[in-house]
Amino acid sequence: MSKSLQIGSAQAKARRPLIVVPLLVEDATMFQAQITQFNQCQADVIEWRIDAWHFFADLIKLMPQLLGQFNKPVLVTYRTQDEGGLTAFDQNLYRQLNQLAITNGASAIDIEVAHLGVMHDLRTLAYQNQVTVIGSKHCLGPAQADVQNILAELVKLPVDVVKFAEDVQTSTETDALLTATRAISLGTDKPLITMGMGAAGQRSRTIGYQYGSQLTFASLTKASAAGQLSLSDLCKALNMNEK
Ligand SMILES: O=C1C[C@@](O)(C(=O)O)C[C@@H](O)[C@@H]1O
Repeated sequence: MSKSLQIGSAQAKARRPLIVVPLLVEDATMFQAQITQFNQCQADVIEWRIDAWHFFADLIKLMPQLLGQFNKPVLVTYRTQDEGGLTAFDQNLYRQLNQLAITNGASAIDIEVAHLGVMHDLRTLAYQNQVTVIGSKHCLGPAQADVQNILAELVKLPVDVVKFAEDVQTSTETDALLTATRAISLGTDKPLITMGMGAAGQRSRTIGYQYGSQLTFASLTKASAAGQLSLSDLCKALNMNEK
């Protein structure tokens, strides 16, 4: 069975998943305008989606100082355009930004498994710095025919946590994703995160934890994927008291 997912000081519990809010800002001004709200919200972890940034030369200079402003564990994610993000994959930039994240206080980084082969040095650096590596895969377009097989392959990879997201169009596809999540989570010690993107998959974001998905994303200022609930709606669905 999967062990309990820990990101920095945040630990998933059996009664609810870890809640992560994505921060998508283009520059330092936007960052300063939103950071307090993110720090004060009810989420456990902040995902800094650095692919939303506009001038990466600035981000490289500012990253250490900006990372110091978070008061919750931070997951740093460079989501590439091929997997639904805002910036194309650039090997040097991907490596440099993730190195900065690892050595300047991020609790976790997301590495798309498609790039894991060329990014093995990042894995090593993350392990040396006790930074959790989430290996992610996002399937856009029609739902996958054999999710269980995909998850079974993903858990074999040298990452700490497996995250799988796919577009779903029907309730049946969402059920297949949930069932596969349960089956794989019972047979591995790796924590899993799965979600169905789009309206038909929304319930996977609220009940997925009952099937072994230990983390869910909700939006605070801007949604980062189709079907994401607002943080307040997610908290209501999970019967958490609002702050
Ligand atoms: O991988 C994910 C999951 C996600 O795509 C979602 O569907 O909630 C949102 C992204 O910000 C995050 O990096």
